Amino acid sequence: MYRVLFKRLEGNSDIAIPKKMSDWAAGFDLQAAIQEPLTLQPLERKLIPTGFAMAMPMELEAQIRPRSGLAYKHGITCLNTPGTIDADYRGEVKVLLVNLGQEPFTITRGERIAQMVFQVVPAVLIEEAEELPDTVRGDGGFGHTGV
Ligand SMILES: O=c1ccn([C@H]2C[C@H](O)[C@@H](COP(=O)(O)OP(=O)(O)OP(=O)(O)O)O2)c(=O)[nH]1
Ligand SMILES: [Mg+2]
Repeated sequence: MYRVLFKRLEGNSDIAIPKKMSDWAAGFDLQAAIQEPLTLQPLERKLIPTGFAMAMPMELEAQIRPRSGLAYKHGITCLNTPGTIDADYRGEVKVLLVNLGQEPFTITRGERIAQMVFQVVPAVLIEEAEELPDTVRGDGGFGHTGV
């Protein structure tokens, strides 16, 4: 079990700690910490504050992902999905929503707008090399096995 510190930012005492809606859910739901209701017109994007910052162990990242219900019913998704929260980021977590639906969509304070999934990121050291080890695939890609 990894321990992640959650810090509620000033003026957000009503915003809940990111919460799983079932015991084995992968994602912690995130609430919109906006002061006033906010409307996204079709194709409009807006950065939505969540009212908190956090600190996680350095081997983790957090991914900000859309909620499928909002995507299916209203065309609301995260433009940069999955958004990446770096372990060393101490700023407010924000959600970049875009309205891909055909109707304006209004978000109110406290609405669950996205979810956050934690992942382990392997430590990687990139080294420059003159030659790469051979493989059967070689440079085949982009559908070279057929569609
Ligand atoms: O959906 C997101 C994506 C990013 N961030 C924050 C946390 C992350 O650690 C930081 C930087 O994100 P990213 O690396 O994706 O953006 P960048 O354009 O590369 O910015 P930077 O130069 O600050 O790394 O912005 C969010 O709050 N929400
Ligand atoms: Mg970056």
